[in-house]
Amino acid sequence: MKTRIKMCGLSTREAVERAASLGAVWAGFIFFPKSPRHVTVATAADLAEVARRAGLKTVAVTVDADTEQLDRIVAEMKPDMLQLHGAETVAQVRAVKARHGLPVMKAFAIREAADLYALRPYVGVADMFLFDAKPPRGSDLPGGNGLSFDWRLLAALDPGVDYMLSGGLTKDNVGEALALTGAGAVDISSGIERAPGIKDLDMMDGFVQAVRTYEDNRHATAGSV
Ligand SMILES: O=C(O)c1ccccc1NCC(=O)[C@H](O)[C@H](O)COP(=O)(O)O
Repeated sequence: MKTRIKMCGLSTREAVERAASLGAVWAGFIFFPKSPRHVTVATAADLAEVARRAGLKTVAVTVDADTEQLDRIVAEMKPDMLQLHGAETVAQVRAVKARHGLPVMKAFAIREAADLYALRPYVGVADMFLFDAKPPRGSDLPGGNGLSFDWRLLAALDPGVDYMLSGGLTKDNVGEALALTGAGAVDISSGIERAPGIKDLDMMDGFVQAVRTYEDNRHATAGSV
């Protein structure tokens, strides 16, 4: 099966259209004012419309958002999925799902094996998980830091858990990340930027090409005797 790709932190029509033409599955929009990728709800609503028309699913990325903020995002942007990238509890995930009737992807920051225990109570509640690196000390950003974690830690994961691998992926390391984890979905932001918050269309091309090259090589190896 083809690796599903989420391109996150999109903020221009060009980047959304390129993500679609490259066959990405999801376009992510960041609602976090301290992020260089932050978009207003109005901008996200416009870009989400472009994304939908181009066949992308849209993801609203929020960090400990309150009910009022989520209501507004859902009403105006009409996302296909909500990514909760803060310290949202299981009860909050359940409440968000019930209120909005949308799939929820819960993000977890991973540095050591014990960090994976935190997701246990969310299994069966969140629809999907996103594994990212822990932010560096002093960072204002819970995500989008361009940092990887030790992908081998995911070997301990229950194979039934549907997740996206993220954190510091680039065209140069995504093949190794996929080989080590067997992830079915990857998420990228900094690795397709020429400066914080500025997506680079050539880097977007390069990333998708690297994923597809990895898949072609894997199939070729599997087919050889
Ligand atoms: O990207 C941000 O600025 C951001 C800010 C606040 C919360 C989440 C954020 N990003 C969420 C994502 O899904 C990123 O794509 C993910 O963290 C990977 O980012 P990167 O390491 O830059 O590829």
